[in-house]
Amino acid sequence: MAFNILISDPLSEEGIYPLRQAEGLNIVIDTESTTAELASKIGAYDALLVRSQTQVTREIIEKATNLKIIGRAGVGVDNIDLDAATEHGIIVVNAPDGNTNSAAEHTMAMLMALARKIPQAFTSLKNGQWDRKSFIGVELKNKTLGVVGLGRIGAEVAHRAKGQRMNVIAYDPFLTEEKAKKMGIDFGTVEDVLKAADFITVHTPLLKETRHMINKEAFDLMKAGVRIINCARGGIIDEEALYDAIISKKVAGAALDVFEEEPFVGHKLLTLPEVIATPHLGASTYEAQQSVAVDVSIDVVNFFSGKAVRNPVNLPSVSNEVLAKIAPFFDLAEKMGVFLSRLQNAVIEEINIHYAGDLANFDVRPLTRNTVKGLLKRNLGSHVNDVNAKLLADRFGIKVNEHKTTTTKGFLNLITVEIVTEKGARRVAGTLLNGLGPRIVKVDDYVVDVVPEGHLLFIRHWDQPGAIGRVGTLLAQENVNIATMQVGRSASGGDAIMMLSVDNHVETSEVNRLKELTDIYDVKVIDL
Ligand SMILES: NC(=O)C1=CN([C@@H]2O[C@H](COP(=O)(O)OP(=O)(O)OC[C@H]3O[C@@H](n4cnc5c(N)ncnc54)[C@H](O)[C@@H]3O)[C@@H](O)[C@H]2O)C=CC1
Ligand SMILES: O=C(O)C(=O)COP(=O)(O)O
Repeated sequence: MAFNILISDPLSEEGIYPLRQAEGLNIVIDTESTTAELASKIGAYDALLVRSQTQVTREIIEKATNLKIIGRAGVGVDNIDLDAATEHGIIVVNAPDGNTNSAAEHTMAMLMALARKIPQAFTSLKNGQWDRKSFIGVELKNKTLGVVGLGRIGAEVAHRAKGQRMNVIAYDPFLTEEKAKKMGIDFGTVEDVLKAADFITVHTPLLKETRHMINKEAFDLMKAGVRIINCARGGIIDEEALYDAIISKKVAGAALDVFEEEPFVGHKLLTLPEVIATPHLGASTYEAQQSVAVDVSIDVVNFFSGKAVRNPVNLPSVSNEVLAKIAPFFDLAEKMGVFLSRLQNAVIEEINIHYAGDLANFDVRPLTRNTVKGLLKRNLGSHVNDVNAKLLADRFGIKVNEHKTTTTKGFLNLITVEIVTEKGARRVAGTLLNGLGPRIVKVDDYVVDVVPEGHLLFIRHWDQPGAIGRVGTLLAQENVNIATMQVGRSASGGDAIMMLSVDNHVETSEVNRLKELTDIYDVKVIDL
């Protein structure tokens, strides 16, 4: 099968080598289209690869009827409508590590250029002036650098700043005092950082919580003469408030690589001599571009060859070690979901998934999603996939609960899925038998041993002589061949089940005839 890949921002040609090498991928490079043009052609593509320039809006995603994956050759995904992608079951992958070093180096370059007014001095010299008075700078040594957002890039910047003999104070919601101590930096609240710093550099993503986090109130807390660096995202700093803070001399200078609206041309901030700027060049090195393009290309190839992607953005990422452990259960988890959805017609209110045994030691969220996908497939068909299964369950008001216990009776691992409906709860349990593959081992309270594949019939009846024979005879009359059959009962003469695997799909008319048989009160067809 062939897949069409559109690359809509400039990507390193060496970096997309994994795509060129893979079979069945048609690659189209079109970096000139406007958003409207992209919307008109996106329907033809299975994958879209971008950097920060292409705006992957909801409008584009709604037109992207064949799109399965969006690859962001870089870190920030604020140019992609993630909610819309998730709703449409489109996986988004990025390249979280490939440009860390380049972005950190660019931040240091901006910090030093800002401190020593290098761009301003260079421009003056280019204009024929030998002016040594106007460009007196400040030293970094013994100054305090405030880092807001100590993730990959923020941490690299902090290390480098210490090399410049700066004191570093950082705030990050995931930074602990112990971790800060180990890094040889100070730890504080955002306010502590803003108050203490001579230079402030932001390295958070652009999120609802970080939009304009450096605003008028934040500038008011800062030392007079503070210098600001933004090599993360435009919008983290309120540009109007920054302009005012420079005019009022509260801020002595700003170095900006990113802007609220890009391209950033003709803006009043660029008229201020205190402002130096680059046109979003943090990741623009040969090394970073090659690295991020390789990373997303490998994930796109992985995706189309049915392998797990390494850097999903709208799915929890799982380490290779965990993946190796849980991947064998993917199919079983989904099939148990399908199985249960066929067992019960009532509206599902709650899904409880119990992981028992060794599996309980691992991140099993991908298995939970597969189970939910299996359960919702009956009504939603191919609209539900790994990416949107949980979201759709939430939207339908279905609670999904994971339970874990490391102890299990008899099995090394056991997954039990329970659905709670207005008509009561139904349960199915499954495992992987060493060397024998997946098995369903329990349906409600009945112990069974069923290979979850092909065509199954689940029949409930009263435990009376002749019931099993009547089913066998009728299926024979209908030319339905029984491959395996198991029976179970609660008590002699009480509730009982038959679990049959048959060679072909059982038609509704045949099910109706089975239901008319004496002592048979429920028949469910389960095609796995
Ligand atoms: N200028 C450029 O060309 C480049 C810009 N970037 C941008 O740099 C930013 C950071 O990238 P990475 O370090 O790779 O990401 P990361 O995910 O490793 O780090 C982001 C950090 O921000 C922290 N954070 C989130 N909300 C926060 C808040 N309210 N206050 C303080 N910290 C908060 C997170 O806990 C995390 O530690 C992203 O916005 C990315 O788009 C990345 C590469 C190149
Ligand atoms: O990786 C990021 O978040 C960046 O901002 C880099 O953007 P770019 O790929 O250079 O357009």
